[in-house]
Amino acid sequence: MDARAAARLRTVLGHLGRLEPRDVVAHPTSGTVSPTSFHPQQFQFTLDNSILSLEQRQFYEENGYLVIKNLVSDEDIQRFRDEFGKICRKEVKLDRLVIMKDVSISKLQLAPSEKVVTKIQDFQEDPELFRYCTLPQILKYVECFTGPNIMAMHTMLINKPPDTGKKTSRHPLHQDLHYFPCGPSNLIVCAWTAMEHIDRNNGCLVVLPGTHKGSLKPHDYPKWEGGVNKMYHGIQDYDENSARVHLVMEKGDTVFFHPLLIHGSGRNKTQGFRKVGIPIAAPIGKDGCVSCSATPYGYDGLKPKNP
Ligand SMILES: CC(C)CC(=O)SCCNC(=O)CCNC(=O)[C@H](O)C(C)(C)COP(=O)(O)OP(=O)(O)OC[C@H]1O[C@@H](n2cnc3c(N)ncnc32)[C@H](O)[C@@H]1OP(=O)(O)O
Ligand SMILES: Nc1ncnc2c1ncn2[C@@H]1O[C@H](COP(=O)(O)OP(=O)(O)OP(=O)(O)O)[C@@H](O)[C@H]1O
Ligand SMILES: O=C(O)CCC(=O)C(=O)O
Ligand SMILES: [Fe+2]
Ligand SMILES: [Mg+2]
Repeated sequence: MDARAAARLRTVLGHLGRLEPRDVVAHPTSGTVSPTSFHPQQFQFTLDNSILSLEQRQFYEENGYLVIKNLVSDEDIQRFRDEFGKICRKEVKLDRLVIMKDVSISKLQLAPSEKVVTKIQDFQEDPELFRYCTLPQILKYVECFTGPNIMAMHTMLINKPPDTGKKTSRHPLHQDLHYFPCGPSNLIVCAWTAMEHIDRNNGCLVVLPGTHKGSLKPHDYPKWEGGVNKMYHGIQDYDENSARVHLVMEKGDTVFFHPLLIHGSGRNKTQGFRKVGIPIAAPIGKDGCVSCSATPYGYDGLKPKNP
């Protein structure tokens, strides 16, 4: 990791490490209640509100993820694609944005275009892309896990390239909490929105259902022959026999998942660039995590704070 990225991670760990469960107990007038006050034994990973059906809650509790169909409109997705194109062509420049290229082409001097950018991270300063994190229908579901005071602690748009044959387009199986070892983990959620049809051919999300109930495992670079992208750490000793579920999704479908859920994605065997948008959301304490709002990772105010 370069010094800038390391500093950012330290910052987020410093600030978010201070959040404690008592900070995220929602105000009684909000319609949500504290995770411990209603069905403590029954529901550990979802909060009480009227948005999720009982079946949806039970599914997330058991499996650690939940797919909501058709959540983001084609029009919004087109706007995000257009803005991503402008960033790749350097028509829009953002100071804190991280632009990543696939390791198999990172040393080549290629003209700026969508075909050389594998992912962008920290797009919170781009109003058009950050609109994704503020979409009411996204926040509505995020709130079921974080409670009402929400901040985006990380943002990404992934443009998984066609695999060059070295399998470097794979994302090894990992837990997101490895990158953000802060808590309480049950109140953090990742949203992953398919920006087109995604299946095993173009490298869909692969999950190991139920692994959110386990602990944070040691991660390291996989020992893969073709090379591994910077910071793409994987779990070394996961159970090879555990069921892997490939999530086939349509454009606009969004999967919400727990930061301990083991997941990854396979190589992209098509010639297209498979696109998804991701924010990782966390609760913000009732006293605010004021300094977070000044850091690249901490963006609060997605919903009005309760007093
Ligand atoms: C849950 C979720 C959050 C999971 C995550 O993704 S957390 C990851 C958090 N993200 C990060 O920490 C971003 C890390 N990013 C970085 O380290 C850098 O900014 C890069 C994206 C690699 C780009 O570096 P930058 O300095 O702008 O560009 P350069 O082209 O000069 O590259 C510097 C050295 O890095 C190498 N590099 C670039 N791209 C990759 C790659 N994909 N995989 C492996 N190595 C790579 C590049 O070859 C160069 O190496 P040297 O020539 O110095 O030996
Ligand atoms: N042999 C392996 N060892 C470790 N991780 C693997 C292995 N094979 C796949 N994975 C990981 O499992 C996840 C899903 O892989 P998956 O098998 O779907 O894709 P793939 O092997 O790239 O392509 P294919 O669809 O041809 O199997 C990815 O995170 C991938 O990195
Ligand atoms: O879309 C993918 O390839 C998975 C991305 C992911 O899990 C991550 O960046 O943490
Ligand atoms: Fe991840
Ligand atoms: Mg495979």
